[in-house]
Amino acid sequence: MILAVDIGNTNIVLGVYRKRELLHHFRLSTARQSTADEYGVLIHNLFHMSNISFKDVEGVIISSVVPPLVQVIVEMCVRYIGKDPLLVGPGIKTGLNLRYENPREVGADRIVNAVAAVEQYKCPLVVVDFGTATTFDCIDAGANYLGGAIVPGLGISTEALYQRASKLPRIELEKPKKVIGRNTVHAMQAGIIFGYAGQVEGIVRRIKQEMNAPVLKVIATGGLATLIAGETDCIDEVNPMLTLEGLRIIYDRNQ
Ligand SMILES: Nc1ncnc2c1ncn2[C@@H]1O[C@H](COP(=O)(O)OP(=O)(O)OP(=O)(O)O)[C@@H](O)[C@H]1O
Ligand SMILES: CC(C)(CO)[C@@H](O)C(=O)NCCC(=O)O
Ligand SMILES: [K+]
Repeated sequence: MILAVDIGNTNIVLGVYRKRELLHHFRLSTARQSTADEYGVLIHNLFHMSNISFKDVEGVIISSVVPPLVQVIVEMCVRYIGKDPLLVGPGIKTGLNLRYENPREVGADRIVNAVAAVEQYKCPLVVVDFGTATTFDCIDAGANYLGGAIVPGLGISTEALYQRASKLPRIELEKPKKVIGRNTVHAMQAGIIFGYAGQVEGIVRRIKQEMNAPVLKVIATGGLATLIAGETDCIDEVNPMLTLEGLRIIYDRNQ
């Protein structure tokens, strides 16, 4: 078995693979003050509850966009799983040609998403990941990673209204029945959800123009992908496990 770990700003997602099959996946909240021992206990317990054991883990691969947690998770792997993990970063074979000005600057999660998308779909492609930030990653017909766009995530946007406007409450991210809200909660939900769908459409339209690619497959992933995909025609497919798949593929390419 291999263990794939995606350290995001909100969640740490773990996937346990046997060959190409995802056997289990777990989601932990990203706690920047937690220690290697604390993560060890948590992950050990999750394994135990799923009837799997650290002894069966042959290798670990990690992608992280939270630098202070890398060492913590690496230490956890070495101490409890007894494996030196592979880190997605410089020196790792991804099979992608990164056209970012400084390839070291691209978030590892974005690279991993792009690798999975190129493997599973036909280029040219756009990957939209609805996480803490929403990222757009563009891959051309020659499988070159071109870059993309980064916008505030749905959670951040919703939280900002609550934090900065005294009379605006914290709301559930649910789709309202109408765009014309007749109470504060519905008005906020309408603005955030329909506005976000419009934003995605606008960015995808511009990407198509700039890439000169009228036919472009758009893949969405991340916790809130389904919610937004339901409100726009510009998303062709939702693939919730895209990041874990990408980690599994990169692990195999580096054996
Ligand atoms: N139902 C909801 N209501 C309000 N906020 C939500 C809801 N679901 C998710 N969020 C927020 O949306 C953001 C994205 O959540 P998601 O679970 O997609 O994160 P993620 O993919 O784990 O992100 P990352 O990889 O950046 O950690 C987070 O800030 C989260 O707190
Ligand atoms: C944009 C996020 C926060 C999305 O998780 C992450 O990919 C990141 O920190 N990226 C670094 C900046 C960049 O990709 O250009
Ligand atoms: K993510």
